[in-house]
Amino acid sequence: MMMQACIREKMNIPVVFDMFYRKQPFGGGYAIFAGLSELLQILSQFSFSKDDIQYLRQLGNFEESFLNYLQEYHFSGDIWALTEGSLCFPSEPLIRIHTTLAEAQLIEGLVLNILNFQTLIATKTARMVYAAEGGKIIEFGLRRAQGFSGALWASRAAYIGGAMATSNVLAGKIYNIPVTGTMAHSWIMAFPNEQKAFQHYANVYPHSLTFLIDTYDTLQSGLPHSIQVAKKMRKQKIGIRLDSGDIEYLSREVRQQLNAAGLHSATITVSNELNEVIIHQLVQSHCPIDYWGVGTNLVTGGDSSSLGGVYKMVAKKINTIFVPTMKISDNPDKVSNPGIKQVYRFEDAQQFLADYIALHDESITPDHSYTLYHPSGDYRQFSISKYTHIIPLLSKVMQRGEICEPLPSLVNIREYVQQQLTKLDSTHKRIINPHIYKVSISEKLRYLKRSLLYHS
Ligand SMILES: Nc1ncnc2c1ncn2[C@@H]1O[C@H](COP(=O)(O)OP(=O)(O)OP(=O)(O)O)[C@@H](O)[C@H]1O
Ligand SMILES: O=P(O)(O)OC[C@H]1O[C@H](OP(=O)(O)OP(=O)(O)O)[C@H](O)[C@@H]1O
Ligand SMILES: O=C(O)c1cccnc1
Repeated sequence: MMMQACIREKMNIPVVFDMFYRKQPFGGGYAIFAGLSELLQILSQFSFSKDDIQYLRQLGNFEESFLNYLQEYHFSGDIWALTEGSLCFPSEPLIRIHTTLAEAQLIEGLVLNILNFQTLIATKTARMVYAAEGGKIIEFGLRRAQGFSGALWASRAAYIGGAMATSNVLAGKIYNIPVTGTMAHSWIMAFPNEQKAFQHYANVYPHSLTFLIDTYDTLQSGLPHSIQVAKKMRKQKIGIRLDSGDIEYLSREVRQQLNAAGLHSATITVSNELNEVIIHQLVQSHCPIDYWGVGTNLVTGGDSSSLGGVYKMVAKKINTIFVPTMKISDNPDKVSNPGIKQVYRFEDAQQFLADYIALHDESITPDHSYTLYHPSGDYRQFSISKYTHIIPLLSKVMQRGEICEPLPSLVNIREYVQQQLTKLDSTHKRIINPHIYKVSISEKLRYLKRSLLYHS
């Protein structure tokens, strides 16, 4: 509807839109930007089929001239974005879209749908990976995910965030993610007894033997049966999965009994409504757990079920120049940052120091100290002089609807996330109540924001 109105009323002017979010999910200290490659692929092929046009026609709201226009339509905007897998923070433009008003409005839902969800899930996973301190996270979410594409995108984002594998085989096929799985309760229940079920499983998968041990009695039945079958098969490297009961108590008991049986290289996997706080607590208590199978809380976001990223117009072209625009709200937190902007990251050799949002035509060079102002425009400010690099974070990824550079592989994005995280101070990575990483604005942006606020 908006698109037709823009075109008919000659309002299809050049504009610039930013996508950003206001609040860190999960009460955390950072987010992982994810979903970009998928968005770019979809936009580069965005068009309307004959069938689509026919559907729109029968809605009765669209004129033939507009439907003819759609028939020829291809996305033709320019996009600037963070590298997929970047650490990101509230208020920062994650992507900046230069296009026409009609096109910017057409893609709003798509941009937010993809980037909000994948960023949320990549972030949730990174938190779990951090809490696991070297233990491995396996994504077990298909059965609990929000719909079919929600499950696929969650698997992709979880892999980017650091999960080692997924149990969703279709996601493995589509995205080339390692797939893995253990044993179902129904397999065990289908046999006359647990021992037989374990033995038959071992016949089929002698090299990938993870026994699910809680179907009848974890310590009295499941564990001794696993040990018996392992010994009979002369297997040292088995796995045990705990799916109920007190994980702290049971993991210690299981480890001790496996060791006593000489199965020192056996691994322990746990599952059952895990989240990063539970993982953190169990790891801090030194529970001997190697793998964490996580479903619901990983693929849905659990306590924060949406990122809340928004998409706002920041500039419009009047005659020959781009004029900054700003959303002014009754709620000061909802006042947007106007103008075409770049985000810079101040770093030293070890770590990220602070982020700085400036107007795109400011000259930000690493040869003097900078005053960094709080985005809210209040008294808060500090100056920064001890840094080694200032890195511009937004780069051009799409030109006139075409992807500029070959898209990175998922493995490369995943590695980039871990590289980035090593540069974030551990105080910002704390699972609960992290130290707030500073995001600030330049003096020119602050001045522009104030002038638009006071002269509106
Ligand atoms: N996002 C921001 N942009 C610019 N200045 C800020 C921002 N947040 C805080 N400040 C200013 O930075 C200084 C330190 O702020 P504050 O004590 O809140 O941060 P901190 O992270 O707890 O401390 P520190 O910077 O010593 O680690 C204060 O002068 C404050 O006004
Ligand atoms: O993190 P989660 O959401 O718990 O996802 C993983 C869970 O999914 C499976 O359980 P299943 O659906 O078979 O239910 P049950 O084990 O509770 O019976 C599996 O046995 C884990 O317990
Ligand atoms: O393979 C498993 O053990 C598995 C997969 C999905 C969900 N729960 C468990």
